[in-house]
Amino acid sequence: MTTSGPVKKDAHPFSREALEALLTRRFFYTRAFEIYGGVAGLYDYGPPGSALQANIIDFWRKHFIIEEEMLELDTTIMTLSDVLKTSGHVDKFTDWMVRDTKTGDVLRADHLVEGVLEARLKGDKEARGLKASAAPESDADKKKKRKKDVKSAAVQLPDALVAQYESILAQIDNYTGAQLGELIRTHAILNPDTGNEVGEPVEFNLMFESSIGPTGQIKGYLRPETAQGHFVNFARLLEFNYGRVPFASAQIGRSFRNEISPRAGLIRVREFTMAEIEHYVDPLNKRHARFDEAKDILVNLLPKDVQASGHTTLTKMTIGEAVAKKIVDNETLGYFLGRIYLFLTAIGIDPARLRFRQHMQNEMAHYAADCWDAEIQSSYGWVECVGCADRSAYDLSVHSKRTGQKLVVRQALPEPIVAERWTAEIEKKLFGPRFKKDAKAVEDGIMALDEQQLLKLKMDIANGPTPLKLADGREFEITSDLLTISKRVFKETVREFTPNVIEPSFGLGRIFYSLLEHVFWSRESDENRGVLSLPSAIAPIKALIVPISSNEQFTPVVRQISAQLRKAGISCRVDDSNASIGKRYARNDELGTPFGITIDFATVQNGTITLRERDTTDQRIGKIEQVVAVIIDLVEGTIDWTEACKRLPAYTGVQDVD
Ligand SMILES: Nc1ncnc2c1ncn2[C@@H]1O[C@H](COP(=O)(O)OP(=O)(O)OP(=O)(O)O)[C@@H](O)[C@H]1O
Repeated sequence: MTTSGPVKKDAHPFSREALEALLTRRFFYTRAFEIYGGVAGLYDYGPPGSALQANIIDFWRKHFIIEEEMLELDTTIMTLSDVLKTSGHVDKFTDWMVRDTKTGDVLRADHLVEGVLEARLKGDKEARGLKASAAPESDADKKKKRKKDVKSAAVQLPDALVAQYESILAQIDNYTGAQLGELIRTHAILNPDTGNEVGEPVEFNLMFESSIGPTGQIKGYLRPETAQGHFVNFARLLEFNYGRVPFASAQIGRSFRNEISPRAGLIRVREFTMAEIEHYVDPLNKRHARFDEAKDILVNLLPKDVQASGHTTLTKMTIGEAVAKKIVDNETLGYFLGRIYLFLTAIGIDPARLRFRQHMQNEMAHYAADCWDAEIQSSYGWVECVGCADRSAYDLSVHSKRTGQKLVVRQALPEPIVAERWTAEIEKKLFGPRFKKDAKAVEDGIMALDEQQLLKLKMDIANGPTPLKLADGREFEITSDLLTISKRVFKETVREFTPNVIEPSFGLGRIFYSLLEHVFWSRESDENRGVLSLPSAIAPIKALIVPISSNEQFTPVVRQISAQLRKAGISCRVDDSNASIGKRYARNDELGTPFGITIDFATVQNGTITLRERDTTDQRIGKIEQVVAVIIDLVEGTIDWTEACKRLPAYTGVQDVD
């Protein structure tokens, strides 16, 4: 029987267990090397999972790369250690870990604090919810419960402590190792799995180290992000873009992070697909030519000052207002927040469970001008799925300094600028004999000084020999006979600058999982009949073709319809198994297949087929060509189901139950 009236998607409370069972049953993804016992943080995607991921990527490419004319890259995963040393990853791409003092188990320190404090707050809420008539707990009972930090231990906390915990949690990404150690001691945080104490936090680098070539002399790492591949190719990208900014490069590919304690399924894994954009912009002009298209998008914001006050209240605001009020630093950053919002909601993320959280000052890298994370709420809480940072000129500057390659934009000035500047002129005849093989390095060291440093050197050498420290740490004595420092007049016709980089960085696995939570529900009639309401643009398979029986008469028409759909680029699947029609549809509801075509004897006689819509189970009827045309329009998004119903009359003849 077809459903009449509105579909109640919230008839049953969300169950992660039920969703996970569905995802495993239908082979969306599974633990890698499962038959060998699996490895934490590594997952394989099965047929529907692979197709869904491919469709999300395809949508991403259209939404960003094609729509914004970005320059696409595919750079190597194996990365030279020098590159990652320069970018700061070798020294700073670390998390803090603690060890269980008895078992030696390793835990990520911030996650430990977060998990335990959240569990205590949950326990506090439960305790406050209990009836006052309940017998009061003894201190010993409370201690016993606390000892294991049992997730649901209902222990009421003093109000001041609740406020303190909430404030710590609001800033959990913000602590140093020493501060996390202090929090662990102050709040008597134990390993919740064993009830044992943990040691002091120590730093752990998340990169997988490797070597390139048989001698092992060239050190490398599996990249922890795709971004460095963009920066090292900047000069070529700029040339490809006729030497002009703004422009963006984009790359989709695998990244690797040796996470301390992978948990929460696809949310924290050791190998994952990223899609990253590096948008290069003039630091003096961060306006965006298409800002008007994003300014009216209404988003949920969690600015840094709100978090600093220990709160998580969201502010609903348009991108235009957020930029005008300087809550978001500049138009380009705001534009990308808007585009990220449109992308995520178009693939099915619930806008009410999407927020942009601003990084707090000391959570942000020192060079970053502003940074916002798109966080999606799921049963794992609010999880960062896209980072969007204004990284200023940091990356290009450090690679340029390390390699000596100029990574700058040269822009002809409309009017030449005449300016006076302090400059140094080297006495070459004295320089060579004095410094010998180091002469060039010392000369470069002097030339690298800015005007203020030159002026200071001028005054210092006037008073006697002065040490000059080079970038590599060596020192050389400079005397006044070696150079002349004077003011000279320059006429500049070209402006040279290092562009700033605005970087939206997407973790596709986190988006993929959060999306599945957002689109999953169970039929009102039966909580075991799960449905994934994936938008047809990204559904793994768009149409299911179901012959009513295995009668051979249906074979030619099944082939004909499949061929027509394939020709239009629409993925379809034939289910001619012996299961009942209802069972076959239920199976495909679990795969998120939006449309079903039923072929019966009327098809053979009159050329009519029925079309079923997944969410409503509504069924319509029409000639094969009509129905196929409607499906093509639905999948391409040119019409919605209401429109489809105007083109095809209702059909009520086929039972849609087991
Ligand atoms: N271990 C991981 N597993 C899955 N996705 C990840 C992982 N680490 C990062 N990502 C994804 O890559 C995106 C960009 O990476 P970024 O370096 O900004 O993350 P991060 O701040 O290190 O994340 P987290 O703080 O959660 O470890 C994140 O928004 C997220 O979607």
